Amino acid sequence: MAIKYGRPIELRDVSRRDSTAVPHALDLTVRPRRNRKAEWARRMVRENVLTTDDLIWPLFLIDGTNKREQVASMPGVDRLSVDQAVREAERAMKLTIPCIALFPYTDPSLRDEEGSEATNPNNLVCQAVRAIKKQFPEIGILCDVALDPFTSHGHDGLIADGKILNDETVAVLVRQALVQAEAGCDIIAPSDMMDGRVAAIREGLDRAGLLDVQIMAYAAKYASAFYGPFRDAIGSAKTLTGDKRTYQMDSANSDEALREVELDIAEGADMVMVKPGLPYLDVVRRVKDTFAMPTFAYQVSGEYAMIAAAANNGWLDGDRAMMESLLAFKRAGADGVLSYFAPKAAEKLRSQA
Ligand SMILES: NCC(=O)CCC(=O)O
Ligand SMILES: [Mg+2]
Repeated sequence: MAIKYGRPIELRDVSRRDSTAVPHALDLTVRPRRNRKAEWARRMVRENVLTTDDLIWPLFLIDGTNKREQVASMPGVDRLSVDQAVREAERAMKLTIPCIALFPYTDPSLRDEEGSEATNPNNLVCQAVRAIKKQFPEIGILCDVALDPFTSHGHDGLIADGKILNDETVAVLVRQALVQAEAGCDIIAPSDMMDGRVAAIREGLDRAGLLDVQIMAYAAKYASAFYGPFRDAIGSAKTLTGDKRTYQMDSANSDEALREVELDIAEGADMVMVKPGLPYLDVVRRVKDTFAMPTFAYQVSGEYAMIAAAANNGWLDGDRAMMESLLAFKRAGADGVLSYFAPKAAEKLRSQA
């Protein structure tokens, strides 16, 4: 008997019984609502779950001590001085969030054309990594590799004659990755979308004996309007000249995402990422089905801001929208999500447990 969606299709149209016991009952063999009749029944057939293990929490850093500065376009998200970041790392640990990600707001006086501060072994990110690892060695730390927080023009790479240079940029990114890894970073996450950077960074790490440092490649990163609030947070919104379409992907493409991911895996990526998140869940699913690699999605600042702003206006239930959006990543096949909702979602998950 041919089976489709769990039922013999030959029986689909067979009239089967008189349901005289219930007046007006439709003659239905299959009633999908039975499995939804109560919370215990829904739990029993639930296909995907979100846990705190699925969350990576991005934190913004700023120079100073005992400082927290609100990011205006990301209600509920602050820039943190290193001591405050250490406290949030402790909070992450208590919430059993496995990993945090660090992004610096670089003082404008330290930004230049080449993004030299990126390779300073004592820059804000490296300071934070050392301080957090000293107190909480068990929490995972991910560091972004790209030049945009450090360049005066806001681009992820070096520029000559208005063009983003690929190979010259890769050489700088390797040095950036090395200072972060030497500081104690566990996962190097290149987000720049230069060609060949994963191979170069892997080689650099291996030569330095940093064999256990993982690479999570922002493999399919799209040129997206949803990064706006992030650029406010790291202070590159005003300085960015032009757009990033010569290196980040065209949002019309998904076959190309598979080619990008395949290259990064071949070059040594331990984990791959799709970014942004919700508008690209189809890409997450294709990547997971094609490569069966640890696959992550970045629910980016604009996605966060949309939900937070609507919730603050009373236009939707913020907590439910947050949990539904995070679960969507699991349903699409993601192994985890970088999300500014991480601490709030973890608190909610733990209060339900
Ligand atoms: N490389 C990290 C990002 O660009 C984050 C973007 C966002 O959250 O909008
Ligand atoms: Mg690539």
